[in-house]
Formats: sequence, structure tokens, C-alpha cells
Amino acid sequence: MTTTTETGAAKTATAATVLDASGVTMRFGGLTAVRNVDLTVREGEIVGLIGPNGAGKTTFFNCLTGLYVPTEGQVSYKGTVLPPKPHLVTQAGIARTFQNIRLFSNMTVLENVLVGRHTRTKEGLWSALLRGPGFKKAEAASRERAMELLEFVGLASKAEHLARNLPYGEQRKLEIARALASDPGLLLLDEPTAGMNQSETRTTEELVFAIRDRGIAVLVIEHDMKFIFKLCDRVAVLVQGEKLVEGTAEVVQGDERVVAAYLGTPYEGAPGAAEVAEVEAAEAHAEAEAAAEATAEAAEATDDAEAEDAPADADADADADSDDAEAEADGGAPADAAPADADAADEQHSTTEGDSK
Ligand SMILES: Nc1ncnc2c1ncn2[C@@H]1O[C@H](COP(=O)(O)OP(=O)(O)OP(=O)(O)O)[C@@H](O)[C@H]1O
Repeated sequence: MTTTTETGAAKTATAATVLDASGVTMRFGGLTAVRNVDLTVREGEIVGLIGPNGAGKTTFFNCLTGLYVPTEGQVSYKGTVLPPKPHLVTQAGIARTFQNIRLFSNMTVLENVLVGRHTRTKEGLWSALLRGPGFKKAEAASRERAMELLEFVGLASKAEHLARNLPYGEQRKLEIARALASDPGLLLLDEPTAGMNQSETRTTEELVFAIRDRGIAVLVIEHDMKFIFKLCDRVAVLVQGEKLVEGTAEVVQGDERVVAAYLGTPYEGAPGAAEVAEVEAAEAHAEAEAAAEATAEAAEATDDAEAEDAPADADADADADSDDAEAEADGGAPADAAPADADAADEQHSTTEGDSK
């Protein structure tokens, strides 16, 4: 495996655009998971996509690969707008791996890679059923290519093993080999090192460089920052569905908004900060009103008690009323808010399309 560890940022600055996502927005009911995101990947580049949990990274991948139809925006590959259909996106030249490994566990390692080749084989159904010479030739070529890919990822000696018997790190490599089998020009990797130990992670790093050196551009989601900053020519940071920063590893690492987003400290102009401030102000206002009401009721009760000349009882009533008022103030706001939250949750559930990770 030949690898180049230089970032090549200068080399790629003028290279042709492979992926061009513009204004991509994805809403699930009331939730905007991705908001107006632009992103390009050029030939020869490795681009990273990072962000805290729930930032919208996988949703964005799903929009790029046609698994989701974006609410707004469009995705182009090498200058052509992609239809939002996974098989057409693969055919166009974009392949991906998933956060949760998706292999055919009862098939062999080789068969898994052969499945990935089907978008590139032209033999039709009849040819396959009759197993004519055309089919046999195509099948031999596919096997040869699949074995070459297994060699490339270091799994050739396990070609006949069942996929389910591979250790976790090798299953991830097999997923990459299968994605490469469709001869993509762009590979999307969703958390390729999740669950790997340090040495497996280093091997994956080498593998990604080697993929780039084969002329395949890479867009990678990863939580391992060391991996991302070592690997990527450019890194884009998503926070609450919006692209916060994009630049070289140095630019991103030095940006205080990125640090704040990961540590959870709000900063001026943070996505969603206005909404949070609005909710906090409304809560403070409701609390102040409830407290004022409670004080007024307590004062009224004291007056009544004094009028009836029964100080001990009146004090007790006033305390009780005041407790009631406080209880209302505490319980009232969330109780009012609950149905709205429940609606939002229902809406969200109703649009959930199963496991798209
Ligand atoms: N199919 C769906 N239906 C409803 N909400 C969804 C759906 N898919 C994702 N979401 C929501 O969109 C938001 C973004 O989720 P997403 O999985 O894209 O984040 P992520 O950045 O990939 O997170 P992680 O790093 O944890 O994988 C979350 O609030 C999630 O619950």
C-alpha cells in the first residue's frame, strides 16, 4: 500500500469540484436537523465533517446519498445535480459506509465485495440465469476486481470467511472494500474508526490516505479529533445543523466557537442561542409573575385574617395559599409546555424512517 501523508491542501486548491452541496436543509416535522449547509469536496481532497452528537452530520450524509430527500437545497456530483435516489447516487460515483456496520453477515467476505460491484456489471438477468459466456467473463472480472480490493484493504487471506466471523475492525475494512467496489469518485465514511483501538485507527488512517492516492476524494465524519486533524485537508464543523466553521485543521482548532460548541459554553451568535435566550426570558417572566401573585394572595390572606382577628389561623391559611401559588407556579409552566413538546415529539416520531445511521 503506497501512502502519502502530506495534506496536499495547495495541490487541491485549484482541483475540479467533485461534490457540491448547496443550501442543504433537512427538517423532520418541527426539528431542523440540517440548516442551509454548503459544502464542496474537490478532486484529491480528504474533507472532515465534525460536530457534537446530534449536530446533523449523518443526516447531511443521508441527504448527499439520496437516503433523505432534502427539504431544500441540492447536491451535485462532478457538475450534475443528483436525483435523491441511493442507487442513482451510487451509479453516479458516490459510495458510502455506515456508522452502524451493514454487512451481509452470512455471506463470505468476497461475496460482500461482489455485492458492491453490481452497479458496475452490465450483464442482464437472462445472461446471469443462463450463465452464458458473457456472464462468466463478467463474473471472472468482478471476482478479480473484488480480490484486488480485498488485497488493498488487507483482507485477501480472509476472502472465504463469513463476514460475521471477522473481528470488528476488519468488518469496518470490509465495508470500505465493498464501497470501493462500485468504483466511486467520492467515498463518504461515517465514523470509520468507531470502536477501534489505536493501532486499528492508525491502519485506517493509512487506508484513507491510500484511497485518496488512488484518486478517490473522501468526506469523513469522525469523533476522533486526532484522526481528523491528521488526515484532512479541510474540516467543516456542524453545530445544531448549521455549518459553524470550515478551514484547515489549524483554523478549526484555533476557533473559540468550536471549542465552545464542544464544551457546551454558549457564545455570541451561536446557532439556537436566540431561541434559548427567548425561552429563558419567558421562564423568568413566568416565575416573576407567579411570585408576585403569591405575594399578593398572601398579603390578602393576612388582611382577611387580621380583619377576622384570628392571627394564628390566618397565618396558616396565608402560608397554605402561598404554597399553592408556588406549587402552581412550579408546576404550571411545564404543564402548559408539555403538550407542545409532546406534539413536537410525535411529529418527530412520525417522520422517523428507522435506522439511517
Ligand atoms: N429520521 C429522523 N427523524 C427524526 N429526527 C431525526 C431523524 N434522523 C435524525 N434526526 C434528528 O436529527 C438530529 C441530527 O441527528 P444526526 O444523527 O444527523 O446527528 P449526528 O451529528 O450524526 O450525531 P452523532 O454524532 O451522534 O451520530 C438529531 O436531533 C436527531 O434526533
